[in-house]
This record gives sequence, structure tokens and C-alpha cells, in this order.
Amino acid sequence: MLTMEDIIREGHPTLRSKAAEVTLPASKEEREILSSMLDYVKNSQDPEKANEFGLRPGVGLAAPQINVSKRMIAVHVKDSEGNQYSYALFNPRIIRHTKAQTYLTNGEGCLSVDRPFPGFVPRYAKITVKGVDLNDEEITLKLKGLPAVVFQHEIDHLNGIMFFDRINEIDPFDISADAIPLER
Ligand SMILES: CC(C)(C)[C@H](NC(=O)Nc1cc(F)cc(F)c1)C(=O)N(CC(=O)NO)CC1CCCC1
Ligand SMILES: [Zn+2]
Repeated sequence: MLTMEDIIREGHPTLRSKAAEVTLPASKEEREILSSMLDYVKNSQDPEKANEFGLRPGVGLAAPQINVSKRMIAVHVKDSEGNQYSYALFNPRIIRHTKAQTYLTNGEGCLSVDRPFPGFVPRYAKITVKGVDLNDEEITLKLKGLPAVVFQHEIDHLNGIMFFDRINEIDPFDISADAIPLER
């Protein structure tokens, strides 16, 4: 099973690389890796397991974070209405998005970043994501709110983008007036 030791940290070159498309259908090894990533995110949200294995509770993970430069992400997060989004995707891509922006009012962190990085991270308010799941099904997801933010954060990792790249350097808390705030 994956633990924090498998997660590479800021400064590791893989976090700044563009991950390669997975040739579909995925190999057995690629499926095992993607499945272990979803297990990590689920396990990390289980207090007993998180405690036993020292896991930092996560809502998403991208393959580059475990030093696998392939386009694979795992997300396990509830939206504000309590709907559970649990997805492990090969080759996820944003095919549509609103101009409107949203942001977490607490800012963002990252399992690969061991320091606080204050500031608002502008994200698209609504996105449509296409990808292929572990059953080789192509799925299309229409997302808003926290799930939309998590998917954007994870897909950024596939392109070597870290959340703090998106924070305004002059005024970290500067965000467009019509951006939709997402309270924690
Ligand atoms: C780095 C960490 C702080 C652990 C972060 N968790 C998180 O943001 N949890 C959270 C946020 C909420 F708004 C409401 C709530 F209920 C729980 C996280 O897992 N990630 C995953 C990651 O680093 N993936 O690469 C960072 C998140 C920041 C925004 C999206 C993903
Ligand atoms: Zn991250």
C-alpha cells in the first residue's frame, strides 16, 4: 500500500515534468498503480488507518506525486451537499469550463508541499472532465465546487503545475470580484 514515504516532495523534478499519456487499454501494472492511488486517498481519510500508517488525509493524488510520470489521477471527496465523488482516471482532460472562477477561501495545500503557501488559487467554477476509469469505461463528469477544484489541482500535476504557481505574486489574496468563494 502507498504511504507518505512514496509521495515525492517539492523540488523533485518529476513534479515539474509533463506526464505521458497512458496507452489504453492500460497495463496490469498501470491499473495496480492507479488502484493503489485511490486506496491511498480513501485510507488517508479513515482515522484509524491514517493514524496507524501516518497518512496525511488527502482528497486527491496524481501519479507524478508517487514519481510515476503518467496521466493518472485519483479523487475521493465529498461536495458541499455530501455527495461522494470517488474516481480513478487514466488520461483525464478538461473538455469544457466556465469563464467564471472559484477558489477555496482557506487557500490550497498539497501532499507534495510541506510548507504553508498562503493565497487564493483561482480555479474554473465549473468544468467537464473526460477520462477512462479502471473498467476501461470512458466517463464524462460535470463538476463544480470542491470536486471541480480537486480535479483541476490534480490535472495541473500532470502538466507540472503546482498550486502556488497560480497565486498572485504581488497580492496573494487578490482574486476577481466575481469569483465564487468556497468555504471549507
Ligand atoms: C494537501 C491537503 C491539505 C491534505 C489537501 N486536502 C484538502 O484540501 N482537504 C480538504 C479541503 C477542503 F476544502 C475541504 C475538505 F473537507 C478537505 C489535499 O489532499 N490535496 C490533495 C493534493 O495535494 N493533491 O495533489 C490538495 C487539495 C487542495 C485543493 C485540491 C486538492
Ligand atoms: Zn497536490
